[in-house]
Amino acid sequence: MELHSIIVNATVITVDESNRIIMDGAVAFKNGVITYVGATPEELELYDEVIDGRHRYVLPGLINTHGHVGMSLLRGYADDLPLQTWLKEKIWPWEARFTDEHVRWGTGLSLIEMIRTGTTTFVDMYDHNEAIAGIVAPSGMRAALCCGMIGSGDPGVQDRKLADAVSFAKDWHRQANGRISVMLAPHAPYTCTPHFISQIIDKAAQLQLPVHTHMSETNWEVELNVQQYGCRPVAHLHKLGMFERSALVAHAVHLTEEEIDLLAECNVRVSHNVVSNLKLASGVAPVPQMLARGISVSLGTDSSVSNNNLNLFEELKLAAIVHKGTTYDPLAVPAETALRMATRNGADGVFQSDSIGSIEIGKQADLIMIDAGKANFQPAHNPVSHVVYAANGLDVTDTIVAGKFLMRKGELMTLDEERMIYEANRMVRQLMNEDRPAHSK
Ligand SMILES: CSC[C@H]1O[C@@H](n2cnc3c(O)ncnc32)[C@H](O)[C@@H]1O
Ligand SMILES: [Zn+2]
Repeated sequence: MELHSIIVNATVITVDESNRIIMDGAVAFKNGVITYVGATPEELELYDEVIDGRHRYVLPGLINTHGHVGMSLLRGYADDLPLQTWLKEKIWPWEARFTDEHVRWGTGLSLIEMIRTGTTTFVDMYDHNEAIAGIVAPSGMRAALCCGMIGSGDPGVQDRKLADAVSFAKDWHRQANGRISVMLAPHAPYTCTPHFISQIIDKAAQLQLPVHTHMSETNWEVELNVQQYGCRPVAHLHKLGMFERSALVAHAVHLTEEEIDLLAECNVRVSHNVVSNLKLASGVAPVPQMLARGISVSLGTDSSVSNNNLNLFEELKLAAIVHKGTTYDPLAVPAETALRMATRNGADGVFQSDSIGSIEIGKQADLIMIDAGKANFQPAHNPVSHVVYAANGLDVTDTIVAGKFLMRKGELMTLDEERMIYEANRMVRQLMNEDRPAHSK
């Protein structure tokens, strides 16, 4: 039986139906689940542990709905390039050499960054998923992991990749006390044959798993899809049955009005990766239009090679401001909406909206605490404004998943930061000292 804990005298930002802010508020949790949200009670004897929340904002943990945690070893290695050159000339040649060990330590770096900046749940698409799950489980984070499947040639390779993804799903779906779930993920319409995508979708239906993919990220992709298949990526994936599954698509930058209608009709979730899309010069997704049609748009960082960090507070601010700039409408994405995208909509994106994404009784105790006493939060006019426009992620003091502290008062509780940094740098030295792949010489 775990402690019954309560955070008291905090500013609680619930992001529930009524978007309540409770001044001098409290949140209690036991066995990983929230048991109380409201004013700080006078009687605290009921609780085993009373946590001082003075000068703290308490929020639901942030949810990062698209990334590639194993890629952190390549941070800073490939900047200022468009997506296709970036992938083909820089990223894929190195990834081809990655072993489980490289991915394990790259993942370690990523998890530390996310925990330190208040992310409690993330969606990831990569290779070497056993190594990823093997470190996510003890880290205490919540994750939806996908084996990213690329298959445009040899059917034998496609069969092997799908078999590996299915075996990973069988081993890891709903594991680590339910913190790890699995989705099936064709990488993108331009890297998978239609037949392979159909096979993946059929398998997802059979195993009752959601699907995840990159979609309509660049103009190049849309034009290629039209040339190859006579339709744009949205129609292509729709015809292949992808949207009959629970589907989360990353990017959705290049969309027509009709495509937005179709995504809304099919209840497709969208992960908005604003920093990555800007850095790779892919464009700006039509987020206000998607939100207006009721699409659940959440936030993703993509990898720390196209971002170049995993600090979701940067996405939060940029998602709130970039669309004001492109539409000349200051209400295009209001602060409350951006916060909802980073929390409740994120919970939709990982298909767990009943259990995470807000601070409500019965939901998982996935919480973060922010030091509201810092200069950048003064004066205290509006906590939501401060979290969206003034926070920088490094103000997070505590990160809690399922009632367990992964970071407490700035100290990491589950991962050895020094070791992760050492091992990640050792991996990179080892990779770079071997012969470089032909493309990157
Ligand atoms: C096969 S595992 C996933 C695969 O995706 C690559 N990737 C990383 N960022 C992006 C992006 O923005 N668009 C498309 N593909 C991306 C990553 O390098 C892995 O190879
Ligand atoms: Zn991606």
